Amino acid sequence: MRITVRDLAEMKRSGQRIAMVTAYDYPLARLLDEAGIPIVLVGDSLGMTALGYETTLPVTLEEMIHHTKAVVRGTQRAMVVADMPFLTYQISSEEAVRNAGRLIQEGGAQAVKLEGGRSVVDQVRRIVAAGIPVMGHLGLLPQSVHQMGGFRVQARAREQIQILIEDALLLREAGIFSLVLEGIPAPVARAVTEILDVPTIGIGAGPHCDGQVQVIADLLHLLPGPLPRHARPFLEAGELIRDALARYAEAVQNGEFPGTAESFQLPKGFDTAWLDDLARQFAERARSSGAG
Ligand SMILES: Nc1nc(=O)c2c([nH]1)NC[C@@H]1CN(c3ccc(C(=O)N[C@@H](CCC(=O)O)C(=O)O)cc3)CN21
Ligand SMILES: CC(C)C(=O)C(=O)O
Ligand SMILES: [Mg+2]
Repeated sequence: MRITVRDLAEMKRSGQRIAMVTAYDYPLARLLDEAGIPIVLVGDSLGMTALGYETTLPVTLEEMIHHTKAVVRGTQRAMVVADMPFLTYQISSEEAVRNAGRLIQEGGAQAVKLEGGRSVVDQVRRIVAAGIPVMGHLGLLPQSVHQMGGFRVQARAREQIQILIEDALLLREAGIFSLVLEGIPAPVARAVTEILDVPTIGIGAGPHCDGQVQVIADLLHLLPGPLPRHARPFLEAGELIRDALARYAEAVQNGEFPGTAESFQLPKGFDTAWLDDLARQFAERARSSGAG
């Protein structure tokens, strides 16, 4: 049985912190599941970390479904949450329910996540009414990157803080089972965490949230270049992988790979002289036809 929304509520109640990590494919989903990560998020960050776009905006519902299927196949225990991509829930509640439903029905996710507060509460209510658990997402909203003028910390002034707390309560009234808080000051996240009766999951939101979420490429430092300030590399996988691949290239170049252990032999007693003779005949034929 997978982790359920009820298990997560119980974790908040008993003060057990919740670790969530993104995954976009089968091998990393398996590793996260085996490591005991209770929530795996198929984030639309896949656009930036797996597909090479500069923002999350180009990611489509079809792409999210495709990657969600792989992550679901790689997990047994974790709850799989799928991000609703840009433009799949903003237009109408009808579209929002249909698209959330596809992530559940075709993708196999157990819940969906979408960005925003008051502007999406009607959609949240309708998706929840269809029986689909919804995770909210407030603060730094990557799908609004152009409006925010970049990936900037939010809710630093009184008016913004008040709006964020109101939005958190509106989302909760609409039925969210959990809330991602991204890129906000730690004391603001602490206040929301105290006010809400469902788990908050922070990223760049300080240590007082009920859980934390990180992007897998940041946790493992897979991509070159600086990490966002909120991230900590728990492994230098990029370096390790680059070094391993350079050793492979070197081993191929100097003829050391493949060795005997990685090669296959003919059955014992096979007449190898026959094969040598066959090769000689074909080589001769190729020469005389002018193809060699
Ligand atoms: N690799 C990766 N990690 C993430 O956490 C992440 C993604 N991609 N893509 C989707 C969103 C976008 N996010 C981001 C991306 C960049 C910053 C960043 O560069 N922040 C600045 C601070 C901004 C400020 O000054 O307010 C930094 O220096 O870390 C933050 C969040 C979070 N998500
Ligand atoms: C950063 C997390 C919360 C996310 O939405 C994503 O990975 O897309
Ligand atoms: Mg996202």
